[in-house]
Amino acid sequence: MIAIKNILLLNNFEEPQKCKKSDILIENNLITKICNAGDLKIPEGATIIDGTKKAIMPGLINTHTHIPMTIFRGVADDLPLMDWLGNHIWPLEAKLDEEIIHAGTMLGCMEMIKTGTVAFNDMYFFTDSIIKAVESVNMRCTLSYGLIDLCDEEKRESEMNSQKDVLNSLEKAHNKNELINAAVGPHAPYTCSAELLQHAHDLAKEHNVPMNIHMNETEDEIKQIKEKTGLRPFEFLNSLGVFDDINVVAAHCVHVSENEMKILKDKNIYVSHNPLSNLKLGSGIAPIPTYLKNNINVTLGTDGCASNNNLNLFESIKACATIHKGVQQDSTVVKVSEVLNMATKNASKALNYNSGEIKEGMWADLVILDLKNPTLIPNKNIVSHLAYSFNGVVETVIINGKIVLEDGKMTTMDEDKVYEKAEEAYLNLVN
Ligand SMILES: C[C@H]1O[C@@H](n2cnc3c(O)ncnc32)[C@H](O)[C@@H]1O
Ligand SMILES: [Zn+2]
Repeated sequence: MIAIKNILLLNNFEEPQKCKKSDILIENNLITKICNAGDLKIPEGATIIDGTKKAIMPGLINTHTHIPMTIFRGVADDLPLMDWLGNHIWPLEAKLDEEIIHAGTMLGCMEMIKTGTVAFNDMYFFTDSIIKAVESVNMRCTLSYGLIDLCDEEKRESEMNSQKDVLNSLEKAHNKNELINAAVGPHAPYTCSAELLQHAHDLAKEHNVPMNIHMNETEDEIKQIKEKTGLRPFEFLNSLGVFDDINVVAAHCVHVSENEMKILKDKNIYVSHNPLSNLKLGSGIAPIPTYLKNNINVTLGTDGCASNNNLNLFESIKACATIHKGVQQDSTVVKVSEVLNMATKNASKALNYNSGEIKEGMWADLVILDLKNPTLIPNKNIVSHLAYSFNGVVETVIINGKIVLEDGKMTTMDEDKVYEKAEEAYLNLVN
């Protein structure tokens, strides 16, 4: 049980003036009571957190990551997507092993938690090793295996077998630990055959899990799919039934036609906007104001550490809140509340979570900020600071009712050991 006393509750991004000092009770993994500051009767045995000069917000949810890629930080800068992937990243990924993946995941979880992220939606390889790391950290995640067959029949068969094993592992892990959730992850229309995409869809539907896929990241890939099928990527996948009756998290969606926009809306697809990765790889800028105008669900992601190069979602929040104003030459588009909702409650909906807001009955996935932080002063307009000025350094993080970061220190890992293992893993990868 955790009782948080006298804390500024950032639970209303639309009406920040209504955010007020409150007491909060957490029992097991849930927020069970929220009341005016001073009104909470503290149950015996509760861990008490004094919230004076502190604020509490819903933990951030990163809807597009490749978490073990923290080990790739800085290895292939300043390249366009296809060159970056084909000539640099994939050759290195051929050298991955369980230890590198474990080390990268531990480092990624630490970075995310220390910058206020409580959950992430991932696509990668060596899923068992990721599960092992995430379980030890006590972080919430939705994991998918990145399916790629490059239209090769033999590869397709082996990918389908791997996918079956991974889903089994994930379901077993979920039964043991509710923080681990499964998804299916066909990598992209340009790396998956129609058969593999349909197979992934059928599995997602059968197992009632989301699909995680890269869509319309660059003009080049769209041209490729158009030449092959006569259709744009969203049109092609829609014709295959890939978006039917499942939750789809489509990463990037940078270049989308009007007809594709209609598919996004009709099929209730969740966009994972990754502004910093799109800028760094020179892919373009997604039409977020148009998505918002059309009531398309937008969430936020960082992408992996070879294209961002960090996992600090507050940086993506600021990028999202500013870039589109510049592109449109209109400072009224993408408002603070809209972008903060993308990183919290919209993401929660996309992944079928019970978090992203601070309400009684919701999961206790919460972040406490020390208001004695230069980027949060003056201590007025804190909700605005979250979008425009905060450096992302958080004080305490609670995931599923458990304190995983306390006064800036991880409680679930030996930080020095994680740094050491990550350095070792990097050398094994590049040498
Ligand atoms: C899972 C695979 O996805 C690769 N990847 C990482 N970032 C991107 C991106 O922005 N677009 C396409 N593919 C990406 C990763 O290296 C794995 O191979
Ligand atoms: Zn990606």
